[in-house]
Amino acid sequence: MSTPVLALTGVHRTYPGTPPVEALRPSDLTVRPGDHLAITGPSGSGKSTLLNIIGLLDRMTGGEYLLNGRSVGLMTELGRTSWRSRQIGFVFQSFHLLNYRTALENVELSMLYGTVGRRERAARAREALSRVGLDHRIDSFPGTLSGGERQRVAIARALAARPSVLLCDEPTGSLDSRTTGVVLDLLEELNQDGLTLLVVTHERDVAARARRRITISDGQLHETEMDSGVAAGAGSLAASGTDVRVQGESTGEGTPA
Ligand SMILES: Nc1ncnc2c1ncn2[C@@H]1O[C@H](COP(=O)(O)OP(=O)(O)OP(=O)(O)O)[C@@H](O)[C@H]1O
Repeated sequence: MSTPVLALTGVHRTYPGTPPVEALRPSDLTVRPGDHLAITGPSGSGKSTLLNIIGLLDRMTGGEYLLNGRSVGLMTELGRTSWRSRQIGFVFQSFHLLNYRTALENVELSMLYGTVGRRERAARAREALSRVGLDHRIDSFPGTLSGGERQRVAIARALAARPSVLLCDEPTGSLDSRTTGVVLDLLEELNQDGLTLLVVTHERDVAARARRRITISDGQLHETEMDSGVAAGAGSLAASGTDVRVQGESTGEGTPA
């Protein structure tokens, strides 16, 4: 079987303080290439904590985390930054685009610190913007784009680096329902083309699109089994939807490889 994109074993995070906050309890999660996961949970349950650890924006307190087969726990800060820029794409609720740069420049700039040369950067940026249906807006500034278009630029920016996984934090939180549908259709298409997707969301409709649903409550992960029928098109990937386990819980499932 292919190497998991993400393999977390006993990963946990405690924030220091009096008393310390155990924001993520020891958890296992295996995500395979092409998976589409939704992560939901109430405010304060640990979603950002999990996403920040997976995205190498924060360090775990303990456990093992393999990102595309490489253990990230002992990497230096520089090693983590470089591995992050090659492996992880981020999409945020509030787009995080540079207002005084065109769509094309926003996408190109995301590759500035990688190994991609200037010509290749421009080519990849155009290709990514074309992939999200924005060929005609490449020279536009974010302020002149609609919310949905801005989020598509942000998705193009993430795609241009050819990440192994796209981490989306409330990707439709700033969009109306029609635009939400457009962005979700795009994410689903990208997933069907093989992109691994992990989406944190409060919105039921957004979570409903995913083939695997993880809920977090009080720092504990639970994977809910899908209703049959909802997983239409899931194919063989549906079989991978069991590799989440909170340590100490008996699920009958083996520890992920
Ligand atoms: N830097 C920090 N120091 C101390 N406690 C923290 C820190 N960051 C988060 N926490 C606490 O850890 C727990 C999990 O927080 P987290 O931000 O992961 O939740 P969340 O599910 O993303 O919430 P929301 O949906 O409101 O963004 C909360 O109890 C929070 O107060």
